[in-house]
Amino acid sequence: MRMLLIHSDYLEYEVRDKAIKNPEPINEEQRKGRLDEVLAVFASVEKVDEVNPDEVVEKALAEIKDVAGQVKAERVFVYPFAHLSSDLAKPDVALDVLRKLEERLKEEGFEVRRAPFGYYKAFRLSCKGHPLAELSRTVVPEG
Ligand SMILES: Nc1ncnc2c1ncn2[C@@H]1O[C@H](COS(=O)(=O)NC(=O)[C@@H](N)CO)[C@@H](O)[C@H]1O
Repeated sequence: MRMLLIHSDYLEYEVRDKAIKNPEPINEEQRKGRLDEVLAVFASVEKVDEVNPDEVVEKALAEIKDVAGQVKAERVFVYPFAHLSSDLAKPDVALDVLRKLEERLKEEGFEVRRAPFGYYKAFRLSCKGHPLAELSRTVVPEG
């Protein structure tokens, strides 16, 4: 999984059209979302992650906790993003990984939102611009 982590004043999104045949079912309130003072995590789940999705969730969780601790972020926005990798996992595996990551982050005490999966979305982001505000991490399962 490849992640782009942006420490932000806010991240807000609004769902537009479907981007895949069967996007994640969403209700009306999930069509828009916003978090302030947030660590935005743009995540591309990769084909290699299909070997052991649970392991890659735990590794991604560890990286996010590390960065959140450094920038003192208590909120995390998990944002499905298919543009950080040229070797994407298939949508059902990717959605499962991102749902599990969201749940594990909540278990660790973060306030978490996850943007809907499989849709084109408009989004606005305000990066804080400090030295640790823009980071990337790549995690892969050992096997
Ligand atoms: N492996 C993945 N990791 C993260 N998000 C994904 C992944 N696969 C699909 N998505 C989700 O599905 C949306 C569309 O994915 S996409 O690869 O860009 N596009 C498509 O799959 C179709 N447009 C056919 O190419 C992404 O915006 C994201 O919300």
